Order: sequence, then structure tokens, then C-alpha cells
Amino acid sequence: MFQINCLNPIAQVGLKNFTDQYEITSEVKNADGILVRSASMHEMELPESLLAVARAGAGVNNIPLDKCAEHGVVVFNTPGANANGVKELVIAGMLLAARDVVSGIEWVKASREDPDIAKAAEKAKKNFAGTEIKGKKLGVIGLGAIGVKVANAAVALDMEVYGYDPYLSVNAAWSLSRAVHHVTNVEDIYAQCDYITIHVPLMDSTKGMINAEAVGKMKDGVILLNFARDLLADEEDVLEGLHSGKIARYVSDFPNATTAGQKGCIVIPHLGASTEESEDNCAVMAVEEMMDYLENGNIRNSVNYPACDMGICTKAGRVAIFHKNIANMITKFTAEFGEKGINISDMTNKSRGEVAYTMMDVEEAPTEEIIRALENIKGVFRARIVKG
Ligand SMILES: NC(=O)C1=CN([C@@H]2O[C@H](COP(=O)(O)OP(=O)(O)OC[C@H]3O[C@@H](n4cnc5c(N)ncnc54)[C@H](O)[C@@H]3O)[C@@H](O)[C@H]2O)C=CC1
Ligand SMILES: O=C(O)CCC(=O)C(=O)O
Repeated sequence: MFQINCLNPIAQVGLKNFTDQYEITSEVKNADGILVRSASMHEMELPESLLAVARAGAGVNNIPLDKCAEHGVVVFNTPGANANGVKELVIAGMLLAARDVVSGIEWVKASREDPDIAKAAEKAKKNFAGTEIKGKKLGVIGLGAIGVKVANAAVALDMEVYGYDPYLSVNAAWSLSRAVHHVTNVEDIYAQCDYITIHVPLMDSTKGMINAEAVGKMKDGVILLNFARDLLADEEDVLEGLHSGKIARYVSDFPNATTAGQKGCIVIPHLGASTEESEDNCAVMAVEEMMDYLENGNIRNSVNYPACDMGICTKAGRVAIFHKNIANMITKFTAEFGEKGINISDMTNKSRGEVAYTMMDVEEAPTEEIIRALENIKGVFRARIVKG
């Protein structure tokens, strides 16, 4: 029986796919798998029992990826599963920033006792007027699952769209409208665009990328949208930009003490992926990934281990080994089985940066003794009996 702990509420449509081999537990202590959305795991003590973490979502900055890798804990995310939800809110964000819809709604609320509200509205509305997005230039930084959808939707709304992504995947390139202008220097986006939206993951290399220098290069009156992570922007610099008039509006999906309630900031309580559809898609994908890994050792959509698929094991046993990506490891693994006269019938070895993953199907059920021997090999983080 596998124990699964949910650190955040996960949609039932996903959880109900767990078979009777699984139990949802309220305790993290003996969990084999953790399902998580935005809860931070950085300060968490990982239980010895933990084999996998599945993030029902895209961003994994709330999970200690390297620490997990060193413990042989596979971390998954659900690429693209919530991208449409975010895309729709980004478009809404642009529209909210283009006209002063938020202040207009607040005015109506404040005037609700006025019996002549309809007449008063006709006078007041000039204060909330704005511009249309048609014909405006939108810069999309990061053309992954979300960025591509935002760019294509903006093209459909007659915006002139510029896209920047130095690591653009082939899939993304295929999905992107041909009307999107391909930009190879982000500064061209800063210099030309009326709206700039950022869709990159939060990493050391992207943290604070929207800073005073970047803002200084933007057009006067630019509208900045951040539905990726607040730390991608130095928000004190963004506030400076708002005060000086360089930035007309900052639309963010991440409330914090710096931006909440500030003039010019439209801050949404992290609702990008909070749709029934996105939550369902993420939960279904996260549960599938978790089950295939726990039952078969297969790795799909991991963010800290390589992809690996050996299907369902039809032999007596299957062993998975997490190790450093260094020379001679396979020789040492096969020697352990050879010494015990166990035949290896199938084997895969995949690497990703400094770590590697080896799976072996064997013709005798593997014992705890062999697992201990494998774990004693220098460079091995963990060995696991998947079947046996
Ligand atoms: N507001 C919300 O509820 C949500 C927010 N997010 C955030 O949005 C981010 C992006 O999500 P997805 O599009 O699904 O991820 P993705 O992984 O499909 O796309 C990210 C793209 O950013 C590109 N990239 C990386 N570094 C870059 C750089 N320095 N400059 C330009 N491009 C760069 C990558 O090549 C990739 O194409 C997530 O990492 C997460 O932080 C994601 C889902 C929901
Ligand atoms: O689970 C959520 O609501 C957060 C979604 C998100 O930020 C992500 O997928 O990166």
C-alpha cells in the first residue's frame, strides 16, 4: 500500500484515480508520495519513506529540487496543464489595465445609495476611460506553455506581438502563431512594447530580471504584467517606475507587502490557475505521473531526474537506482547481480546534468541485501525495489 500525503487541496477528479493500492494520509511522516500545489517545502524535513513529489502545477520554486535529487526523490510537475487558465487571466489583466475597470467598479459600489446613480455614472465615466488593446504592441518574455498561448490569443485580439525566449522548444515554435515577431534580444521588447508580460520560471538566473535597469529601457507608460512569480521583478524598482510615470500599471498575480494596495498596482490573489479545468488537469496529470513512478519506476515530466520509461515489468523483479552521473556505475551495478548469479533481462540508464537513473529488470526477485549492496556503491543516492 502506498501512502500519499496532500500538502494542498488536490482536485478529486485526480485523487479518485488512485487505486486501492493507495491511501491518502494526513501525515507526511510515512508518506511514499507528496502531492503539492504552492505550499513551500523548503523548510520541511523529508521523511525517509518519501519516493516522489508531484507538483500539481508548473512552478517548482517551492520545492528543494537538489535536496530531493540527492535523496533519490523524484519531483514531477504538470507542464501545460494549467496554461489556459493563466492565459485567460493574463488577457483579463491586460483589459483591466487598459481601462480603469477596477476603479470604475469601486465607484459604483461607493455610489450604490445614490438614487441617481445612472445619471451620475454618465458624468463619472470619463475618469475611468482608457484605450483599446487592438493595435498595441505586446512583448511576451518566455514562450513556454503559457507564453505561447498568451501570444496567440493576443494575435487573435489584433495586437502586434513580439516574443522572446532564448531556449524556445521545438514544440513551442510549432505552436506559436506565425504572426508573432521573433525577438532575439529582450531589450527590443523593452524598447518597443506597450504591454510586457513575463512567463519564465523563477530561477537564480531569472530572479529580479525586471529591475531598474530593465524598467529604464521600457517605453514611457508601459503596462507590465507578472503572472509568473513576484520575485522575477524587483518590485521596489517597479514602484519607482510607477511613481515616475514610466510604468502606467503593474498587474501581478502575487500579493505581497510591497505591492498590495499601491497606486497603479492591480494585484490578484494568485488566481492564474484557479479554475476548475486547470485544477482538474493538474490533479489528473500529477496523479498519473505519481502512479506510473511508484508502480513501475517510470519517470515522466520530472524536473530533477531524467525521463525514463520501461513500461510495465513482466520479469520477476525491477530495481531502480539513483546515482551520480559518473563513469563506471553500470559496471558496478551489473557486477552486484552477476556475483549473485542473477540475470539482468533489460536495463536503461538515463542522465540529467549531475544525476542519473538506472532501471534493471531481473529474473529473480531482488532482495533487501542486494539493495543495500547497491546503496553502498560510492555515488549511489538510493536504490529501490520497484517489483520483487
Ligand atoms: N499565476 C499562476 O497561477 C501560474 C504561474 N505560473 C508561472 O509561470 C511560469 C511559466 O509557466 P509555463 O509557461 O507553464 O512554463 P514553461 O516551462 O512551459 O515555460 C517557461 C519558458 O520560459 C523560458 N525561459 C526560461 N528562462 C528564460 C529567460 N531568461 N528569458 C526568456 N525565456 C526564458 C523557457 O525556455 C520556457 O520556454 C511557471 O514557472 C510559474 O512560475 C505557472 C502556472 C500558473
Ligand atoms: O496551484 C496553484 O494554484 C498555483 C499555480 C502556479 O503558480 C503554478 O502552476 O506554477
